[in-house]
Amino acid sequence: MANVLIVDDEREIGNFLSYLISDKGHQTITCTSGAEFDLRISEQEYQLAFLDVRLPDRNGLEILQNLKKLQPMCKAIVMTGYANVKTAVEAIKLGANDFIEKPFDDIEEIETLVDHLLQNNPAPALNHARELASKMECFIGKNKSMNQLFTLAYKFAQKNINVLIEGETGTGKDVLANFIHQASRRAGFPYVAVNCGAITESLLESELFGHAKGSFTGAAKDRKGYFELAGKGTLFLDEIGEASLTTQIKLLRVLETGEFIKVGGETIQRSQARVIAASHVNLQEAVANGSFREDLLYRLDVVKLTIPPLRERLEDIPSFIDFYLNQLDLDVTFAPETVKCLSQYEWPGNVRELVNVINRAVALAEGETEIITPRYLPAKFLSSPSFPVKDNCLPNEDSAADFDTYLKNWHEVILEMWKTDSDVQLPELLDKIKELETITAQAFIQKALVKNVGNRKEATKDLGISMRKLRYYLNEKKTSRENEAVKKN
Ligand SMILES: Nc1ncnc2c1ncn2[C@@H]1O[C@H](COP(=O)(O)OP(=O)(O)OP(=O)(O)O)[C@@H](O)[C@H]1O
Repeated sequence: MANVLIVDDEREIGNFLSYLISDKGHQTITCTSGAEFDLRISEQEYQLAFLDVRLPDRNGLEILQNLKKLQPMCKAIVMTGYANVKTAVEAIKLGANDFIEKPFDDIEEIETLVDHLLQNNPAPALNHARELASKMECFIGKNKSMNQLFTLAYKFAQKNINVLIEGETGTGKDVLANFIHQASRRAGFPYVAVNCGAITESLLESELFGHAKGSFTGAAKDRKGYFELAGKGTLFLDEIGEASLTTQIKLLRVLETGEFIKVGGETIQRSQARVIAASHVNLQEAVANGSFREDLLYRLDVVKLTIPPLRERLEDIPSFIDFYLNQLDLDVTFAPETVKCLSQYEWPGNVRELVNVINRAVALAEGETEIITPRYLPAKFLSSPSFPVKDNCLPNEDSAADFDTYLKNWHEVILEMWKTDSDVQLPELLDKIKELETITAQAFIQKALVKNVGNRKEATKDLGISMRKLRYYLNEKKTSRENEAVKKN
C-alpha cells in the first residue's frame, strides 16, 4: 500500500482521484492549497503525488520543487489544462515523472501510470517511446535530458499541437520530428521534411504552397506544394529561421487559419498538416533582432523541445557506437581506447559528426582489422588531450574495465581466426598481435602514471623502460627513424 498525495483546488478532481486510487488499495490524502500541502508533506512519507499546476495561493511548479526537495523519492504527476501545456515541459524538467491533462479523458491511462510509477518503473510513455524508437532505428540512450525529451515528445505527439524543436546543427532535429510523426495518429500519412535554409527565397514560397500554371517563367503546369503533399500528415520545416519575412507572413496565415493560396493561384486551399518547425538559431533572439516574427514564433512554440548538444551527453557515446554498428550490421568493434577518445571530444557537429567519424573509421579499417583502434580516427583525435595519454589526462577508474573488454574482444577475434576453416592471413594476425602489444603497454603505462601521479620518470623506473620507449608507446614519437631507434633501445 502506498501513500498518495493529491493537491488540487477543484474538490471534484481531488475526490475523483482519491476514489480511483483508494480503489487500488492505496491511502490518499487530498489538499486544496499550497498552505495545506506544507502541512501534509511534513506529516508522512508519500510515494506518489498528483499536483495541479494552478492553485489559488501558489504556483504548482513551486510545490513540485518543494516536494522534490523534501521527499526526493516521491514520484510526481502534474495536472495541466490544455491552455497551459507549456507548463508540462517545465514540470518534467523540474523532475515530474509525467503529466496528465484536465479534463481527464482516459482513466485507464491514469491507472496504468499510477501502477507503473508505484512499481518504480519509468513512466509508460518512456517505455513506449523506447519501443517506437527501436523500430525506427532512433537512438534515445540513458542521458536524463534525452529521456525526458523523448518522453515529452511521445506524449505531445498524440496531441494536435505544433512543436518547435531547437538544437545545434546535427543534434537530430529531423530524427526527432520524424519520431513525433511516427508516434502520432498521423503516422499513416506523409511525413514531409523541407529545409527552408536550403531553398532560395524566391523558390521557397512556391515549394511550400505550390504554384499555378503560368504564375512565373518556367511554371509550365500546376504544381503541389509541401503543405498539400503533407496532406493529413506532418510538415517538418527545418531551419525555419531562414525563411524570409514575406514567407513568414504566409506561414503565419496557414498556422492561424489553416488556409493558403498557391503562388499565382486564386482558390483558397486548406491545410490539415501538423507543423513541426526546427531551428539551430535561438528564435527568441531572432525575434529580438528583428529577423523573425514574434507572432509566428508564438504560433510555432506551443511546445518547445530542446535537444541537448552531444557534448552534454557524452556518457551515451559508447552505446551510440554499438547502436550504429549494429545498424550497419558489420562485424567490427571499437577498441576501448577508441571509444574513450570519442567520449572525450567536444563534437561541434554533434551526432552527424560522430556518425561521419564512425563511417570513416569503419571504411579505413575494412579489410585490415575488425577492432578499430584510435589510429583509424581523424588526426584531431590523436592530438586531443585524451589521446595519447598526457600527464594532465590521467586514466580514470574505467580504464581497467576498458582494458579488460579489449582483452576479451581480442581473445575472441584470435580464437575466431583459429577456429575458422577458411585461410587466415598471417600478416593480419601478426598485426593484431602488434596492436595487443601497443595497447597492453599503454594500459600498464597509464597504470604506472596513475600510481606516480603523472610523474613519467618514476613511471619509467617502475616499468623498467626508457623515457623514449614510454613516449613511443604513447605515440609521441613522430618519425619512423625515431621509432626504429626506440624499438632497438
Ligand atoms: N537520436 C538519433 N538516433 C539515430 N541517429 C541520430 C539521432 N540523432 C541524430 N542522428 C543522426 O545524426 C545525423 C544528423 O541528424 P539530423 O539531420 O536529424 O540533425 P539536425 O539537427 O536536423 O541537423 P541540421 O541542424 O543540420 O538540420 C543523421 O545521420 C542522423 O541519423
